[in-house]
Formats: sequence, structure tokens, C-alpha cells
Amino acid sequence: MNGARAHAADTHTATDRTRHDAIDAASPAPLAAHLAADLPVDLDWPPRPRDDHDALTDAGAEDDLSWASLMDEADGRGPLHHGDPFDDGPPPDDEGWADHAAMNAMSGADDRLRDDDDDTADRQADASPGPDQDADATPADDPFDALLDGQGGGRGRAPAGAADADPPRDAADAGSGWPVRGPQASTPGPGHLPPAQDPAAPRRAASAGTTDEDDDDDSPLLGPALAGHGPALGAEALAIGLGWHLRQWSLAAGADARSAQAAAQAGRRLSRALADGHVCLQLDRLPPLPDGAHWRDHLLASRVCGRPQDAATQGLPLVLDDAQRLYLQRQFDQEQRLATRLMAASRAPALAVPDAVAHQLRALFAPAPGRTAPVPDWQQVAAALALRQRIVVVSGGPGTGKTTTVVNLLACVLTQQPDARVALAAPTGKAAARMTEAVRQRASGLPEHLRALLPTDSYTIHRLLGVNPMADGGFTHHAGHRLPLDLLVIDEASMLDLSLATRLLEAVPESARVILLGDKDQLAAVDSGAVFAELSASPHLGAATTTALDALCGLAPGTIRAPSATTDSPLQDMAVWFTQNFRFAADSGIGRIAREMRDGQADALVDGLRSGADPSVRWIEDAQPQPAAAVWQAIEDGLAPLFALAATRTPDPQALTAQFDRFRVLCAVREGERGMAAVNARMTRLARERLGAADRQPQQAWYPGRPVMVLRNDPVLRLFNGDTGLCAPDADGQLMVWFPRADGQGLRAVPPLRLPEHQSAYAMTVHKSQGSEFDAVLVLLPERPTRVLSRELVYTAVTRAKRAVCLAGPEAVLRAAVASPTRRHSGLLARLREQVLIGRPE
Ligand SMILES: Nc1ncnc2c1ncn2[C@@H]1O[C@H](COP(=O)(O)OP(=O)(O)OP(=O)(O)O)[C@@H](O)[C@H]1O
Repeated sequence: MNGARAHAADTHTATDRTRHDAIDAASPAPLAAHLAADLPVDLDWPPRPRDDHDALTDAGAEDDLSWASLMDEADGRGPLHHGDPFDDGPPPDDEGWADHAAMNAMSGADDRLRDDDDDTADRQADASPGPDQDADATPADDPFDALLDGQGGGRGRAPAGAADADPPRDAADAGSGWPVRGPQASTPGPGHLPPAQDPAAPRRAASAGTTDEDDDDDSPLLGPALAGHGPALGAEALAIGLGWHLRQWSLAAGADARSAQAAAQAGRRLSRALADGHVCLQLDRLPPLPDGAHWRDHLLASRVCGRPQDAATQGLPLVLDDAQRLYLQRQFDQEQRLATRLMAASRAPALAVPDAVAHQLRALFAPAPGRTAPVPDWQQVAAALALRQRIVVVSGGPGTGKTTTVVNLLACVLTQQPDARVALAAPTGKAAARMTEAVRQRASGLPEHLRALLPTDSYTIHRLLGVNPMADGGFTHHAGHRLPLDLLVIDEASMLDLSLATRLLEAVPESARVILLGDKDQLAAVDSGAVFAELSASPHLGAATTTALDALCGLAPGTIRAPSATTDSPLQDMAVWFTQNFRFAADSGIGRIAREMRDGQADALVDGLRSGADPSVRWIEDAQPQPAAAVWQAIEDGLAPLFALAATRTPDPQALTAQFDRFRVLCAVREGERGMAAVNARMTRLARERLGAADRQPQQAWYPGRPVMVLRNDPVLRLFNGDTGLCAPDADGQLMVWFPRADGQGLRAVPPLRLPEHQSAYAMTVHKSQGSEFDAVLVLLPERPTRVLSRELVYTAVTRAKRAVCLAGPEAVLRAAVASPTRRHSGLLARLREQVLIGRPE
């Protein structure tokens, strides 16, 4: 996740472990004994890790669906006798089977695995410092020129045969030139965290003495049986576990064996679909059952699956709606709650806009002298809509003026109500900090008295809601205890998954305005759902609304005509699209390739890349398993200024951070020779060589200039999954890790030994880069098409770049990505339509 990964991973860890325990405790001994009698001997365990091309909901994925094969599949019976990580021994009794929390727990565990899928820590093999090959190398004057023209000249190449062994951390730290400040050594000062009580201490104590690499184990939920097997296997184990539990529950409830088996199979596929970001499983995309049997009939006979409209089946673990969508109860419930909340906002009467505010709206969006604004000005339309409506969704690519619009909207709202309680938030700390800074910059043209009223801080959504493991749903603020707000702006809202979007909107008072900003063409949330894309798919404005907006914006009647919707959504008067880019000219390199990717124009994209016509875009065609020398060179050139700064006597944290934000390697995948971990490992070696060359004795885990990304939320330290920091000495010469402050003003220091789980961050996955921007990026594609590659992924990657982008990979992989737009199965629109029927008078 997310981000998300922007999920409260720490919070979830505890919760999910509890749920997992509940599942284990729920195993019924009598059933297990009964099943043991007919266990197959040739079980597929451990299950085959799914290969890159396994489309989890692909109808053709498993076509041998004879009843015998269904019975024999590793749907639960296998793991029971082959070291099933879910089976902790003889189950105590069968009472727990009635507890469908166990099934929801599977869903929660899936959520966590999505997080791990993206977050699996760095298993880097650091190198001892090698011989000084090029100590005197000076970085290119402008690293991006070098990156783009490929004229790096071999600076700082890692020496062949450099050892890959990491020195033992403690020993190395003790003998190194850089002291590493631990929790006790920390002296509070400006920007330093106090040596506070640390609830995470027991967890860290448990891993005390481990190396960074040891810390990176990503399988706390699954236990030793799956350690090191990677997230695909973990997700598969969860799917198997869910199938197994459904089958047991179904049999225990008196269902016939075939229906129980169908429930197990469907549950297993549903679990995989959730792990792939879908909210539900489309039954009509599954291969037919043998003997002409219907999935639906068997599922409804399985006694673990109910229809939404049947009160008697409420509380069963599976829900099957009339359009063949199969859900876990939890996701169905969230979809229904979100639809209810959205429809309530949509039905609320429009807010009155006083004349003074309308006047201000026209003044703020007046074109600059000498310029003609497009008619209508969609920025103005969006702001006008947000003055009238409770929830507004603004979708636009980078640089289309979303922040500018919000600043002007805030100015209008604060004119009307100077004491309005306004909050800015985003799914990640980085995005939140960027928004604070962008709002500050865009507000420079506002009158001083309005500027003074603008928020000076942004929140991560978790911080806004208040992560609280003891509270209902894990947050302090929820439907029963709403946020004290009049207006909430959420940036990077495309990263919101169904669960977080539901909780967030439920926690906002119905009287408040919510503005969701994002880009519908970017990657959706790592977890289930694509709420932002679904809400922004329909930019339809009703006739009454366009009439009112024309008047508010001072336009002639009939001027505003919304684009046609791409879906038949019952929501209207909610979404606005921004298409004009004010940062890049329409024909600029980055803008052009982003548009071609978004629109699926692979031929034009490849032709443009090959031509090399635009100096801001570079293409390194590279189809080998190992990145080509030119790719490594481009990466080294991009990082050379950071290494050079880090090797100075007293590297300045602020300067290092600014330099680090200028260039990033974005990888589509984590593992493999072209994955994030491999790039991080190689760049770590290189960094150490450079520091060694500068006589900085960098054998330790912590060295100046080491960038790290936090992988687990730590509310006490106010560090969240995805936050990046840089290691640099403080005024006392102690190595600290420096993170941007939430208010975007400067940095704060955290002692390295207090950090929650983290990894080096020279390279990051594209998923993790959402919400961040860099001057230049190098996008490293894998050698073959993989399941994670999509149009949205490459679009998101290139739009992280502000000045220059370098794409490296095989043409076939790029084409395959552009030809693969993501579609997430969900029933949100169906739930919204149901709400329309519910609200319709008899
Ligand atoms: N209507 C406009 N006319 C001229 N320039 C504009 C207009 N709107 C925005 N800009 C400029 O375009 C740039 C990008 O604007 P802004 O930051 O608001 O876009 P954004 O969509 O929020 O971008 P990002 O998604 O990257 O944060 C800024 O320099 C801003 O001043």
C-alpha cells in the first residue's frame, strides 16, 4: 500500500496480527480431523509463485476446473498437511467459525500485503570500499545535461570485483569517522525530536542486533515459513488460506461439498483480486464450472455467501451482488458507506454564494494583462463549483493549476468566512509538505490579510484522522467523532484506496466542503479501489448548475459545457477536468510523451523518443537483463553531485536534501537486476567508494548522504511510510537523518537508530514516487513485461520529472505498458445507483 501505502502500516500490523491469530484460533478440530481422511498427497505446496504474466482475475489463468481438480487444488487442504503457515496446530474448537471477522481479517491481511508488495525492504548487498578509482572526479556542472546527453565519461564507476559484503554495523560504526547518534545520545535542540517515550521500542528491541538487511524481512504476518519468499508467495498463501477457511466454514454450516469447494475457489480468486487492487471479483470473468454448474448457484448454496438484499444472509463472509460481483463483506460495506456519503453530499442543496465572493472569484481568475484566458476558464469553474457544492473532485496532470485554483478558492472562502477552519492534507508526508510549499508560493499574489489566514501546515491523512489503535477503525476521527473542519483539501487523492477514502469522508462533517485534487490518469492506490478515478470519470454538470456557474463566473449563459462523461455515473456536479498545462508547453518533451502515454499512442511515443528531438527527453534502448553501461552511467551522473556534496568535510543537510530532490531513479519493479533493490545496492557501493576516496571511512550502515525511505508508520516520531530523509551530521558532528518538516519549512533530525523500518532510497519504485516531483528522473523498465507494468505506471513515472526524463528499457516493454491501461473492478457506481433508488420518492 500505501502508500500508501499511505496506510497506517504500524497500526495495521498490530491489528492484522490479532486478526490473523483469530483466524488460526478459529480452526475447528473436528473439521480438520474429518478432512484429514481424504487429503490429497500431491499437494502443490509451497504454491508456485505466480509469474509475471499471471493475471489474477484472468479467466484463462486456471482452466482445469473439473470437480476433481477443484477438490485437489491447494485450496486449503494442502497447506494443512504441508506446513501451512496459517495452521498453528490442532485447532481448539469450531466456535470461531461463526465469526466472520476471520474472513474480514483475511481481507485486512491482504491490505497489509499490498503494502509489503510495494514496501519490501531493500536487501542490498553493500560493498566494502574499493580502491580509489576516481577520487578527483568533479560532477557535471548540470547533472541533467550529462544525464540527457550521455556524456558522463565513466566517472566513479564501481571497480570490478568490489566485494559485496556489508561490514558488521556495530563494529564498523565503532571504528568509523562518523558517530551515529542513538536514542540515548540524542540531545534535543532546534529540529531535534525529544528523547520521548517510544511505544515502538519493544518492536525495535526485538530486532536489536540485526543488520539493516535483517530488518528488511517482509513477512511478519506469515511467519518463518514464507520469510524471504516475497510478496507474491505471501499473497498466494493468503488466498489459499481464505479459500481453506471458506470451505471449512461452508462445510460446517451444512453446505454440500461442491458448493463448499466453489466457495473456496472463488474466495481464493477473490483474495488474489484484492491483492491486485480490485474491490471485488467479477464472477462472469471466471471460467465456467464443470457440468454446466454456475458459480452463482453454488456460492449462494455455500452458506458463506449472501446477496445484499437478503437480511438473513447479512453477516456472511461473502457478498454477491446482482451484477456478479463477489465481495468480502468488509469491502462491500465500505463501498456502501462511501456511496451513502457521496450521495448525501450530491443531494445537499447548493450553498449560497454572496455577491462579494462572486466578485472576488471573477477578480482572482481574471486573465493577466495582455493574456486571453480560454473560455470557459476551467480553474474558475472548479472554484465556483466548490463554492456551491460540498464535495468537488478536480483531476488534472502536473502543472495544470490545481494548487493555484485551490489557493484562489481559499481566498474566496476566507473572504466570506475569515474564521473558516481549513485543513490541507495528502496521503503521504512528501505530498503534504509539497502542498504546503506550493500553496505558500501560489498565494504570493494574494492580499496580505488573506495570506495570513491560509493554513501554514499540511497533514498526512493519517495524522489528520489521528492514528489510534484503540479507536474504532483505528482513527480518532470517524463518523461518530468528526473532524472540526469547514473545508478540507486533499492533494494526490488518486492515492486514496476505498478504505481510506471511506473513513476520510465519513470523518468530515457533512456541512464542510471537501476538495479532492489528483490526476485520474496516474496509478491508483496500491490497495483496493480507484475511488478518485471513479469519481472523476464523470465531469457532467447539470443544466441548473451550468446556468448558476455561468452567472457566478460572469460568463454568457450557455458558455460552460462540461465534457462528456466516460461512465454513466449518477453523480453529477462533482468533477472538473483540467487539461491545459501551464508548466510544460503542449509540445514540450515531457508534456508530449506524458500525453502520448496517457492516450495510448505508442507509435508516436516511440518515434518521438527515437528521434531524440527534444533535449528534455532521453531514451536508452536497453533490452538486456542487466542494465546497459549507458544506463548505469546516466544514474551515476545523476547522483554524482550528491556524492560530491556528501564527501565534503561538513555536508549541510539542507544542501544535501535539495540536491537529492533533483534526481531520482524510478524502477517499475523492486527485485531483479533492473529492480530498485539492485540499483540501491550498486549506488550504495558507489557512495561508499566516493566517501572512501574522500577519506570519510564510510564502512558503516550510516554515512553522510545516505538517503533512506521509511517503510513503517511511526506516529510518535511523526514518520510515515514513504517519507524520505537524508543522513548528515548535525552541529555536533553526530550523524542524524534529516526529514522535511510538515510545514515545508526546513528539516528536522531523527537519530538513525530510532528510525522505524527503512531502506536506502537512491532508487524507489514508481508506486512510492507518487506525490513527489524531481527535476530529473531516470525510469528503469524491466527487461520483460510484468504484471505491474501499466499505462498508468509509465505515465506516473515520467510526470514525476519537472525538467528532464530518461527512459531506459526495451521498446517492447514500453509498448506493452502503454497498451495496458489498468481497470479495477469495483461496484461503487452500482452502489451509487442503488442510493439514487433509495432516495427516490415512492
Ligand atoms: N491560469 C494560469 N495561468 C498562468 N499560469 C498558471 C495558471 N495556473 C497555474 N499556472 C502556473 O502553472 C504552474 C503550475 O501550477 P500549479 O502548481 O497550481 O499546478 P498543479 O496542477 O497544482 O501542479 P502539481 O500537480 O505539479 O502540483 C505554476 O507556476 C502556476 O503559477
